[in-house]
Amino acid sequence: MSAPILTFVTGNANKLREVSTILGDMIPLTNRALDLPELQGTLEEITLDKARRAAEAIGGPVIVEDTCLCFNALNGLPGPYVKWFMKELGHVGLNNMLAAYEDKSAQAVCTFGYCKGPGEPAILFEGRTNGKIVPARGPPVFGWDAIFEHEGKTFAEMDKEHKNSISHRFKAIEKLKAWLKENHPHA
Ligand SMILES: O=P(O)(O)OP(=O)(O)OP(=O)(O)OC[C@H]1O[C@@H](n2cnc3c(O)ncnc32)[C@H](O)[C@@H]1O
Ligand SMILES: [Mg+2]
Repeated sequence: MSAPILTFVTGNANKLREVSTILGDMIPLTNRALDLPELQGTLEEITLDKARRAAEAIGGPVIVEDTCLCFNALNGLPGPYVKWFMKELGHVGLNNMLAAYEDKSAQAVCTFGYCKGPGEPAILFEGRTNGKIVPARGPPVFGWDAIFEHEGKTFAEMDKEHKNSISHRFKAIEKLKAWLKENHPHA
């Protein structure tokens, strides 16, 4: 008997592109572009809740993902709220938030949540990449890519293959893939 196809629930086209590229054709994936409501809380609480809501909305197996940008000088903020900081302050404002601090280091954190269906528990897979916050360099196509520098290049300056081989998202997907191979019959 074949298992129901896995649905990636995200309203973000750039995420979808990267996730589809990194997963390749290992797992048949479909997409629903829902912008799910998100809790306030830790990144674990937010992603667990997002996965459960997505499974309720789809009525079958889902993955969701929540991305945080954590400034070490600010004890991890803006973290899961970076979307709203980006929207209101932009690249310059995010840099200015660190003006009072020597420490410009940051972590990009990607947390995937898998949920088999409505009422089922969700499982998390996390990937982190270290970097630092710099004035924008590279095409400003995807979120905060242009201000996150890792080993001398911003994510926006890297070609896609490079970013997808070292990113927070890649590292989380490696863990998700290994788990799906064992646990999701399609993988
Ligand atoms: O529907 P969902 O999947 O929630 O998509 P979203 O765009 O709302 O995404 P998040 O809630 O995870 O918020 C993360 C923010 O960080 C941005 N972002 C996510 N991944 C990124 C990456 O790899 N590089 C740069 N910006 C990224 C994204 O555009 C959002 O502004
Ligand atoms: Mg979101």
